[in-house]
Amino acid sequence: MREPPAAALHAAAQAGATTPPAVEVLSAHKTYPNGTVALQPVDLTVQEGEFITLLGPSGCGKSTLLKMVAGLLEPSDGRLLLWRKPVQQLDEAGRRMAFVFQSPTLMPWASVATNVRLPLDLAGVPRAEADQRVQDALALVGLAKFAGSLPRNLSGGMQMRVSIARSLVVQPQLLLMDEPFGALDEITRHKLDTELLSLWREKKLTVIFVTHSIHEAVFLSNRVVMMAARPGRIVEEVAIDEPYPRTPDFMVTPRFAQYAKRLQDSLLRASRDTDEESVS
Ligand SMILES: Nc1ncnc2c1ncn2[C@@H]1O[C@H](COP(=O)(O)OP(=O)(O)OP(=O)(O)O)[C@@H](O)[C@H]1O
Repeated sequence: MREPPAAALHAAAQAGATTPPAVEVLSAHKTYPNGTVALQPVDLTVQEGEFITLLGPSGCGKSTLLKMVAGLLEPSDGRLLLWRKPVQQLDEAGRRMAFVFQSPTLMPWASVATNVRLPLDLAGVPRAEADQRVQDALALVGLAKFAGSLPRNLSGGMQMRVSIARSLVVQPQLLLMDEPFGALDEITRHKLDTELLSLWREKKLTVIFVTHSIHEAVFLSNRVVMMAARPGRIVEEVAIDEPYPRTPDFMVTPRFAQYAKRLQDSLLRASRDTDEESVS
């Protein structure tokens, strides 16, 4: 049973009735050429300025959904709208989005600044403007002093910050993040979660974030979208009705524990549904 997305309604009310949703997924589904039904028809609306998390067992279609929103994958049927326009019809400028993958995928031979400048070079942005934007993005992720460094001389967390700077340099309004901190240790991950929340608030971004971590989902999100697998589908939405800024103190409150328990139960149900589907 899906709950009314209270946080979405709240965000919409704050944004004003005239602001279109940032993302609308309308009965979109995906069957891969090999016949795998990765997603049943899915409906999802993300309001401008929302931070939502996709959570669910492995193979439930989180990445598939995110890539369809990004326009990197075509749905088999259904529609994906960004600010009310079909994603496939939007040019680079119209998309105003950036995608952050789990691996930072940096060019090892190039400096941090050159890595971050790459999307601007590809878009033909004049060098002076590009350099300024690179400097601003590196400052935002706390790496201003490392512009000339090579990726191999940075820690995993710093490399991920470079990847985030490279996504911010295009000045996105929508940030799509596929398990960006999944490979990092717990402390670094939490530090980056906190920094991401600051960026989200400062830049008024809309974020769709994929994770396997219940704690990360509760800490970050306005709303958690729970998915189940075989076939992938949305089974529940849980609003995390807690104020921001959220500090580490939030993680030791009874409220946090209640949200985590609720999501854990939901995830267990989603995993059980998945197992039952796969043996039927
Ligand atoms: N290119 C592809 N061709 C065929 N099947 C695919 C392809 N990509 C993904 N799948 C399948 O589609 C289903 C959904 O995959 P997807 O990667 O979207 O799930 P996920 O929830 O992101 O998984 P995980 O949590 O393990 O990253 C899985 O059964 C997967 O094996």
